[in-house]
Amino acid sequence: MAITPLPPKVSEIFDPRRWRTVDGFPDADITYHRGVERVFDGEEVVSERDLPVVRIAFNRAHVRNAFRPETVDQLYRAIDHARLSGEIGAVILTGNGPSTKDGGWAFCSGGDQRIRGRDGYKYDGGGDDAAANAATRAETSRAGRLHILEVQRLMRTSGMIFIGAICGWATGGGHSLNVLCDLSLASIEHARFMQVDANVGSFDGGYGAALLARQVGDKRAREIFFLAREYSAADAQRWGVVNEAVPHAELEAKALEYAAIMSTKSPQALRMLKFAFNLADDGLAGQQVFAGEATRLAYMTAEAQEGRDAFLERRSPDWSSFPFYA
Ligand SMILES: CC(C)(COP(=O)(O)OP(=O)(O)OC[C@H]1O[C@@H](n2cnc3c(N)ncnc32)[C@H](O)[C@@H]1OP(=O)(O)O)[C@@H](O)C(=O)NCCC(=O)NCCSC(=O)c1cc(O)c2ccccc2c1O
Repeated sequence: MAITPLPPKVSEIFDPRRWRTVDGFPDADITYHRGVERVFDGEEVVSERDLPVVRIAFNRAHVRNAFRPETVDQLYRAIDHARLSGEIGAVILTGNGPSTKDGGWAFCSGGDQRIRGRDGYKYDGGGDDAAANAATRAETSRAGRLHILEVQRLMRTSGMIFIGAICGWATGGGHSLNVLCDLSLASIEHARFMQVDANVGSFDGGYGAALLARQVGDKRAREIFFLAREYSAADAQRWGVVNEAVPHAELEAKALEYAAIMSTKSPQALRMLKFAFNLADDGLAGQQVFAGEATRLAYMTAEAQEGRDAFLERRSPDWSSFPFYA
């Protein structure tokens, strides 16, 4: 049994005792941690076991956790890593903080407006991270990116349950990421919501708008987008934008509690339920995801295995023992 070192405290409400660093993912625009259960004897860790939960956090508190293309690349890679491991049931998506500049908290303020070009968000040009900018300078000729939408699709089509831990501002593309989370918690003291897209000539007319309307009702969603007014954690809970508003200090513990409860449930049932909730809104793409899981279940039957075996053994399949459930 491996015992890992406690990770650095990446955020004021991050509890290093409950997490370990994930190899291959150094802290950068995001941080990525695996949940662990450690048993302590005083200060000494005597045992450790991985839990089926990860924490992925925006790590650009100085710009209210705005994302640039590099951030989105890292976010996508971490989510995909968790998904492909087959060991993760829940992802806590949050923001590290507070900002050392002014103490402000943010979940995510959306696209970094400083590097927004004419055709999307550009690699290099931010100015806040010289090393990263130098490394990506060769990429300046690439088309602008709007690939936070790819992250949204990954969140939607992955069987993992996403828990948004909204620790501060959720605006623009950050507001939309909360909409994409399956469950959400908001800090009573610091979470603030504002859909600013129309202020800056942008519009998430996909999940960001349409799924929000599904969650809060059409008129309220139009109000949130058209008026772009700030609303609180209490409003967000009342309107159905989040599940619970909780004291700031308890936010991550509550998210871990949600993950722990879900870890007592059947992974297959949770996955099928998530895809069932998504199916109607996602149209044929939703049907494809749901049907894909039905295919996986079918592959596990003796009937489907007979089809495969008959092909490999160059004989006709014998379906005689399989009933017609008509
Ligand atoms: C988030 C705020 C409401 C916070 O206000 P507050 O007063 O608390 O803090 P400051 O305004 O002083 O901000 C502190 C510091 O951070 C910088 N900053 C904040 N947000 C951003 C940002 N998004 N980009 C760049 N920099 C940011 C700010 O300039 C300050 O820096 P100093 O150097 O002065 O200290 C408020 O900050 C705010 O309204 N922020 C802007 C929010 C915004 O416009 N977001 C973008 C919306 S568009 C979007 O996100 C988006 C992205 C996509 O990729 C899409 C793709 C496809 C479709 C749609 C997309 C989309 O809409």
